[in-house]
This record gives sequence, structure tokens and C-alpha cells, in this order.
Amino acid sequence: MTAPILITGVGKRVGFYLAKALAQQGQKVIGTYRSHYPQLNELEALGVELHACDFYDDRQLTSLIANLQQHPVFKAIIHNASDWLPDGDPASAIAIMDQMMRIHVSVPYTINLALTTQLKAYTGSTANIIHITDYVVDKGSKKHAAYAASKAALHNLTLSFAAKLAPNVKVNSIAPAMLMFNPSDDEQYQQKTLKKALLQKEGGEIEILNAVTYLLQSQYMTGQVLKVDGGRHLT
Ligand SMILES: NC(=O)C1=CN([C@@H]2O[C@H](COP(=O)(O)OP(=O)(O)OC[C@H]3O[C@@H](n4cnc5c(N)ncnc54)[C@H](OP(=O)(O)O)[C@@H]3O)[C@@H](O)[C@H]2O)C=CC1
Ligand SMILES: Nc1nc2c(c(=O)[nH]1)N=C([C@H](O)[C@@H](O)CO)CN2
Repeated sequence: MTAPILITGVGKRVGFYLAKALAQQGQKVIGTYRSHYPQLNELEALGVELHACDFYDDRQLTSLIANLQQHPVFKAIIHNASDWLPDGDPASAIAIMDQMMRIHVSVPYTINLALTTQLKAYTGSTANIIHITDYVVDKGSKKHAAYAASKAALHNLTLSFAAKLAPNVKVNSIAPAMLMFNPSDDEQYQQKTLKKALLQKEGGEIEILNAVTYLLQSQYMTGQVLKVDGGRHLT
């Protein structure tokens, strides 16, 4: 059996798409999820090992890590799990920032440290850590400032872990812009948002799969970022 790839947040959208595509390619996938969606049964049918874990719950995170450390080796870790919380009122500022830093920084940091031995045990080529950040790392966000700050901190972890784990493990970020709208996004919001980029369309989950595929096969890229942003940085 091939060394597994751990993906966080596989219950829906990008995480689900990545887990399904990699499993269909014959890759052993271990996925974490918070909410149980019926489509998780598809992943189980493909042999994906699923672990329920709400990363906001210390006990569940500790239990997840103990389970993951039973595996002797990991080929890659893809930190996809994320909460896109808007800034709230001043009274909730500390809570929102704590939540954003927890899911986007503390959890990836903890899991990376806990599985360093398993990543270094990978002998296929180099192991990989992939942090999925966001184009707002370079620009900030008027309405999601805490989210953007936490994604910027996540990219900083890319720089630190790339230096810390070389040459056995490569560490890179993928920074998307408009991948896919949410069901609650109305037509007016969608049209306004699409106009913000040079390539005025949703990139789709496939763009993340393409970027992940490149990073997994590359033998000479670490501490870097793939900006899958439709030219948003030029508008
Ligand atoms: N969609 C887009 O256009 C863009 C996405 N990105 C980034 O790409 C990645 C994938 O995006 P997308 O698929 O849209 O993300 P979603 O917000 O749709 O899904 C995120 C996943 O993370 C899980 N998650 C959230 N909070 C927790 C938690 N506390 N514990 C465990 N799991 C949790 C969610 O579970 P649950 O279903 O239970 O909430 C969900 O499965 C994310 O990192 C995102 O920030 C960046 C730029 C643009
Ligand atoms: N965890 C999530 N992060 C982000 C999402 C999302 O749905 N979940 N969506 C976006 C937007 O598409 C933004 O890029 C454009 O308005 C950003 N991050």
C-alpha cells in the first residue's frame, strides 16, 4: 500500500474533490472531516480512511493526532480545512481572531510537528506539506481581516517549515483567489467578484488539484507559493 496523503476538511468542495481525485488515482488518502455529508460515503467506498475531528475541540484534536501517529509514514499533508469568517463587532474581535488563528495556524503547526517523523520516513522521493492559503495574504481584506491575517501566518509557517524540514520534506503554499462561490452568494455578489480579476471566472477545484499534482512531483520547489488567482493581483 502506498504511503498515505493526509487531507484536512474533506467533507465538501475543494477538500472532497482532492480526496476523491487522489483516491481514484490509486493514492492512499486519509481525510479529516467535521460535518458528516452523505458524499463522504463515496470517499469511504474509494478506500479513504476518514477521521471525524472538530479542530476547535482540544480533545478531538489530541485523539486525531494519536490516531495519525499510528501510521509509520506519510507522503504528504494538505492543510485545506478552513473557516471563512467575516470580521464581527469589536466585542467578538478576540474570539474571531482566536478562531481564525486556531484553524489556519495552530492546527497546521501542531499536525506538522506531530507527523514530522512520519514525513521524514517517506522514501519515495521527498515528502510534502501543502498549506492552502489565499490571495489575500498579499493584500489583506477589508471585511475578513482576521481571516486574511491568519492565512498570512499560515504562509509564514510555509517559510519556517521549509527551512526546518529540508531536504527530506518540501513545504509550499497554494494561494487561490476565486475558486468557487458558496450557495449563499447571490448573482450580484458573483458578478461583482468575478470582475475583480483579469480572468473573470471561477477557477474551480481542478485548479487546486493541478497545483497539488505539480507540487507532489516537483523535486526542486520549497518555501514557495503557487498563486492560482486569475490575475487578481493585477487589478
Ligand atoms: N472557495 C474559494 O473560492 C477559495 C478558497 N480558498 C481556500 O481553499 C480551501 C478550500 O476552500 P473551500 O473548499 O471553499 O472551503 P470550505 O469553507 O467550503 O470548506 C472548508 C472545509 O474545512 C472544514 N472546517 C472548517 N472548520 C473546521 C473545524 N473547526 N474543524 C474541522 N474542519 C473544519 C469544513 O467543515 P464543515 O463542512 O463542517 O464546515 C469544510 O469541510 C480553504 O483553505 C480556503 O480558505 C482560498 C481562496 C478562495
Ligand atoms: N474556507 C473558505 N475560504 C474562502 C472561501 C470559502 O468559501 N471558504 N471563499 C473565498 C472567496 O471565494 C473569495 O476568494 C472571493 O470572494 C475566500 N476564502
